[in-house]
Amino acid sequence: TRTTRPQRLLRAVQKNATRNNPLSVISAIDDFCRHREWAMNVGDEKGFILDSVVNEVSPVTALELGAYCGYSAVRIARLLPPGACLITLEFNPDYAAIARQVIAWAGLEDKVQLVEGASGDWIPRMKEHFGIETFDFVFLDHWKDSYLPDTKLLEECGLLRKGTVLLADNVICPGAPDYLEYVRKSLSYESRFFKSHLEYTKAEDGLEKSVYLS
Ligand SMILES: O=C(NCCCCc1cc2ccncc2s1)c1cc(-c2ccc(F)cc2)cc(O)c1O
Ligand SMILES: [Mg+2]
Repeated sequence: TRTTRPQRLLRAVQKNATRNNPLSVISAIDDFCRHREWAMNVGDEKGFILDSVVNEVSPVTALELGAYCGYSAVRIARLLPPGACLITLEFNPDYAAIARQVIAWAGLEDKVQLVEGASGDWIPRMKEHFGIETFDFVFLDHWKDSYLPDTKLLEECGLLRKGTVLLADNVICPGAPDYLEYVRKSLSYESRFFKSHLEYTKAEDGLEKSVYLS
């Protein structure tokens, strides 16, 4: 096929969503993924849980690992208080290019900083490059075997503070067993599982919410 799935997803947003209307962008992507082509966005069911955690935390500084097409960046950024910002890291340049356009269509480009590159390279540079002290909220949705090493890296770089909330997607499917064991056993975290389903399917999945106790 000439176009990629992310390109077809973006076209569906530009066709069906209203500019500067984040909810219409979210709905357009969910409709596309449910009725046209599955794609690995966090989706509407887990997205509702993501929304409730973001509303509870009301983060001033938020980090997302794994932007894909920008769906969860739109879900998070639309709920941020004035002056708050989301930094989202995306490794794949093609995904990053689509995500930028989806975030712009939603009118949220002033609240989102999309950075192309690998989490392992960028996490150690957050403080000096973005002037970040610590993150209030982190959404993990990138390589599942990077969840644990990157969480340890965030700790080592002093980017977590007492009360920082980590929310991890896909802890059942595809799964992040080493991460789950770590946050559930560590005395530095208070962890809780939110049972849900893999986006747009009936397969079991869920989100793990872990509060850093320092
Ligand atoms: O791999 C997934 N998501 C990560 C993509 C990796 C992109 C990266 C971003 C980045 C940024 C910074 N540093 C390094 C990286 S690497 C993923 C996969 C499924 C799935 C589930 C069942 C299936 F049958 C097939 C796929 C569902 C999901 O919700 C996912 O999130
Ligand atoms: Mg995911």
